[in-house]
Amino acid sequence: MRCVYIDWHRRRYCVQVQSHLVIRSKCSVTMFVEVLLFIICLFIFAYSRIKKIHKYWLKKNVPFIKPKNLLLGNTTELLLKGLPLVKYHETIYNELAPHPYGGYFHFIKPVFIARHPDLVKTILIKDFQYFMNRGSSFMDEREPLTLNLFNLGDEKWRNLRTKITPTFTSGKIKIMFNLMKECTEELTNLVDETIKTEQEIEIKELMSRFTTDIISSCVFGLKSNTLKNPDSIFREMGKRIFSTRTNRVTSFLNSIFPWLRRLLNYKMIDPQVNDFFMNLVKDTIQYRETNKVTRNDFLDLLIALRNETNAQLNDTDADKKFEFNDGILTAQCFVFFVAGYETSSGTLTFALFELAKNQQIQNKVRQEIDEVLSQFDDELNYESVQKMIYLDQVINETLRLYPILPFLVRVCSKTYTLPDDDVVIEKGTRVIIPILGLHHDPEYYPNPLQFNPDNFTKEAKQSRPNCTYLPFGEGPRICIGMRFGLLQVKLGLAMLIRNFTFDLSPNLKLPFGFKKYSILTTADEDMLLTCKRRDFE
Ligand code: HEM
Repeated sequence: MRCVYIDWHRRRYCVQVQSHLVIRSKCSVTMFVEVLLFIICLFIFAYSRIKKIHKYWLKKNVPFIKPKNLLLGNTTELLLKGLPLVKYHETIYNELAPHPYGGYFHFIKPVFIARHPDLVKTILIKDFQYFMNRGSSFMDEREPLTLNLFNLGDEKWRNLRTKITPTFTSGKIKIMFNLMKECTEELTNLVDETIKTEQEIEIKELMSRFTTDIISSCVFGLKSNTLKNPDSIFREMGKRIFSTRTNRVTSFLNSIFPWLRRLLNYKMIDPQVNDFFMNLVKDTIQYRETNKVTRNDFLDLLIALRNETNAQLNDTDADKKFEFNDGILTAQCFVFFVAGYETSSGTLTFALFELAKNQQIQNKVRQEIDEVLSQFDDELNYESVQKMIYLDQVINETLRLYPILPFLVRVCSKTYTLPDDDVVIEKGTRVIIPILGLHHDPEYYPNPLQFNPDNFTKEAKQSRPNCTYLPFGEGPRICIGMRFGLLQVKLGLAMLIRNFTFDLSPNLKLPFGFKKYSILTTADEDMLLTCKRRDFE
């Protein structure tokens, strides 16, 4: 009986298990079908959404480049065919000719691009209030260093820009001239030393070390000694900031999924870079305040500005919206360092390359430098550098051929109707000003790929429309460090061309390309030049 019961119990149990399994397997099939259907629906929904987005410019009657890939939009050349980022907008500019403006798709985002110089002028200057911001996705409230002049927008930017502008007057920059000159003399000594033993010089790295020294001295009042020591901590930080791997990941995440970057807590700034600059500025301020040290550099000017602004805040409460605390101060020092050294070293590198390639032009610049210096007792000072007009033309032409920032970004902050047109640019649309496209357009520069400083004689400049030369941007958001940057480039070139002659090294690989994912125009090859001391006898 017991056995029967057990058997019966077992059978019942087996039947139960079997039927449970059947039910379960039926369940999982149904679930699988449901999930599959759900995924298919999701795909169909996403596909039709993206297809609808692809009609965005068509509906607005804006000429546009058809997206070549459903998800990548017009970025296929960039991501799949090796087009360097700096050339991306130039390609779009050329494809959209002869239209004054057009549209394209950055992944699945519709982007507006202004081609005609009149429209560029309207966006950057005349109707600036609609296009005040860069819409910088590089800004993150949790990272104080990102709250800098380049990234900030709206009233915060306006307030800060008004406060900081007096820091960059010619008078203040003139005071920093001697700090710059010290570094330039060290550069000359280093080149002298190097050519005793080396056949050629890699000019890109050398120029980065030179401008790192200048910027560290003029911003933080510190000798970074990067010319003497290529592994200095400032150079290491500079390299980390522009590390293309970090930039690639953050730029990619930011350009399509800024929320994902935040969610993953992916930092905009390398934590080591962050800690280095935060501590550096904190300690330097403390040292200066304790020891009553002044140095007439940017840090001094920013400390004075902080004290003045905060005193006003206490006295009148009128400026409550804007508190200039140490975090804000450090963020500005940081952006001066970032924006100041790689831009100028790039300009110096391309200028030296073109001068080495074009010996006639090099001789002409040298002749001018000699003539001007003979009027100033052979002294390279602030006044003598200002008199070097042809050198100016050489630098302008370098920045035309190789604008270090090859495009500008603005974001439309209020719905805007194009002048003399019924095209509406919606709030939030990203607007591109393709600097490289304009600089290489034969309509404005005949033989655009040829290095020709005569493109910048007074007459040549007057013959071109406004906004066809934009290496520093234009309008209220124009580069605040333009005078400073130009001065350090001019001083460095004057000193080098005066004392040395430059030639292309036989080991230089030509033609060179540009670093693939860099947002700054940077050659992807070593810039090898041969260099000889000039004989003054
Ligand atoms: C050859 C050297 C330089 C070049 C080619 C250059 C280029 C530029 C460009 C194209 C912009 C964007 C302008 C716009 O959107 O309209 C910019 C902005 C800026 N630059 Fe420079 N720059 C140079 C040197 C410097 C230096 C030396 C500093 C600081 C010491 C500096 C600080 C800045 C800052 C803070 C901004 C943001 C301005 C704002 O949004 O209000 N730059 N620069």
